[in-house]
Amino acid sequence: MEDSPDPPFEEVYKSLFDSATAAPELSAVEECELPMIDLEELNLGDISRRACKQKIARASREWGFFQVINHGISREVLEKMREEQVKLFAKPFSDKAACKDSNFSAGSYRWGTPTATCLKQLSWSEAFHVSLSDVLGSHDINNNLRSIMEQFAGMVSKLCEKLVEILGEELGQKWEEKCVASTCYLRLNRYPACPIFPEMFGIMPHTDSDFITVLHQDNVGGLQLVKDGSWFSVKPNHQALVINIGDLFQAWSNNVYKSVEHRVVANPQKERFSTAYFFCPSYDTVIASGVEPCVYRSFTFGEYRKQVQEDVKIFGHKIGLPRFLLQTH
Ligand SMILES: O=C(O)CCC(=O)C(=O)O
Ligand SMILES: [Fe+2]
Repeated sequence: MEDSPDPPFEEVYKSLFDSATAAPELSAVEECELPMIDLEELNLGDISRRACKQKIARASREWGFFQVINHGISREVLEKMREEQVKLFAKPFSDKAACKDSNFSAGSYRWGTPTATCLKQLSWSEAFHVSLSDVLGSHDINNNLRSIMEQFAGMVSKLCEKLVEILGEELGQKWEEKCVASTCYLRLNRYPACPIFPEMFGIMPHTDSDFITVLHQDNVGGLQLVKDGSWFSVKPNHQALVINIGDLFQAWSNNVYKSVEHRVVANPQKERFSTAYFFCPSYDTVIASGVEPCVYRSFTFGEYRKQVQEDVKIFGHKIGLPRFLLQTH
């Protein structure tokens, strides 16, 4: 037990389990396949390129989510990244909690939901939050995990830049800011199997507070998203990367591209791994749409982030973009 990798969910959240009369119930969800985009089409003739860009823009408007293949991140890098992530999470819980790994600063490791007052608010997962400036800045630490994170982040970052440029072009707006390593971050997620309650959240419903997110998941499944007012579960495809629009991109596009609510449901039998890359601009970047009438007042990323942190502290959850709506009357 001492060396178990699993966080002590049942012990620490015992009172929540004891007082729960029934598992949190989720309404029946249908499975969906995300729009699939083959990025190789960008390298073919003008007609294919045009059509591919339109598909990306359409998926961002209608789904806020899509998946890509031929994305430029080699299978070797994805496999190596996963391998190192699995090794990292296989360490005893106490080592992870103490952030014993030299790659991670104190507080990088998080699990569960410290503020949960009922089972519905508990996230059955553990994660390492890694700031890219830490990864890139730690050249004295040379090991497999650090070097694969660096490679992975470098490639994914290029992919994000390409997607943001295309989506800006389709909008008729130019994204001048380069997103920067000092604010981008990686989240390495593990969702242990949850045999005691079916339908436990692995991650509570949320939108991402960044510009654009790239997710690499395994074949277990569990990611769900809202489409046309209902929850759908995403059919996993571990060859593809899942892309989703974050809050900042929704604001910058004046609500054209959608930052859609999503969540993860834990699996009763199988553990699940995912890696999320959050593409963010520098804190002083002003997020303002060039389109009139503006839905949101302009704000900096730093301001947005601070507001989210304050709201989480006060209300236990983020309020997000509605905080920045311009009053029209
Ligand atoms: O693990 C997943 O599929 C989603 C993770 C996620 O939504 C996040 O880390 O923000
Ligand atoms: Fe997310």
